Amino acid sequence: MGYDLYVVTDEAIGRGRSHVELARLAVAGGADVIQLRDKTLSGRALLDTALAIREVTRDAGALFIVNDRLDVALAAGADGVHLGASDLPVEEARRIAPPGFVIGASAGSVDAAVRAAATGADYVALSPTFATGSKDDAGPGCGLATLSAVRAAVSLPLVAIGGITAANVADVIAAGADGVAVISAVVGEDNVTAAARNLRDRIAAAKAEGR
Ligand SMILES: Cc1ncc(COP(=O)(O)OP(=O)(O)O)c(N)n1
Ligand SMILES: Cc1nc(C(=O)O)sc1CCOP(=O)(O)O
Ligand SMILES: [Mg+2]
Repeated sequence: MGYDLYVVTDEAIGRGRSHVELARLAVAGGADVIQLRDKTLSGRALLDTALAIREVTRDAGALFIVNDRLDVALAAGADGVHLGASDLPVEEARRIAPPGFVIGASAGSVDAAVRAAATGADYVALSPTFATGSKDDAGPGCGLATLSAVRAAVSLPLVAIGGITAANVADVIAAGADGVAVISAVVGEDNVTAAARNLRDRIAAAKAEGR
């Protein structure tokens, strides 16, 4: 299971399309991972959306991750959850989750990435890699040098998130990322499927170049 192209759904950026529609369009363009991220929905509404996305990702052979909400992820039969500094600690989620459940962790530094790995994360996301307008409290970008330093320090799958575009994705892969997580570059585009396919092709080309 790869993390090459990790698409985070966002209805505020998705040009009027629903989370489920965005997920369907993104997996049609080759997205390997879909994350449902919505801070506005009730638990019940988030579960209903997650159950629908679960069907889309299962049919497409993509991984399904729920942001923040371990309870909703487990109830929906999602493949995993993504946790940041203000969410459940990774080790607590690991204690509750079934074997094989994917727990992703945000990390804004090498130390945070090492801690995430030590406490049982399955992947680490360098957050944010570049400045982004898609998350209000994201802070300044960590940059490619930090990405390479995290790569050298952590053997887990490493995802870069924040300000990733078709223009910079090759540099992000060359700096050591195994994959990229995006909102605007795919979900914010008129043609989601074409944007996903273009990013995925650029990731594959950058990886081939690095071999
Ligand atoms: C793949 C991925 N990386 C980072 C984040 C950010 O998570 P977090 O720091 O918990 O912030 P919120 O997204 O919950 O606002 C993410 N969601 N996904
Ligand atoms: C969901 C999220 N988390 C981030 C973090 O830094 O933790 S940045 C981000 C949004 C990324 O959106 P875009 O691809 O449009 O920059
Ligand atoms: Mg969170």
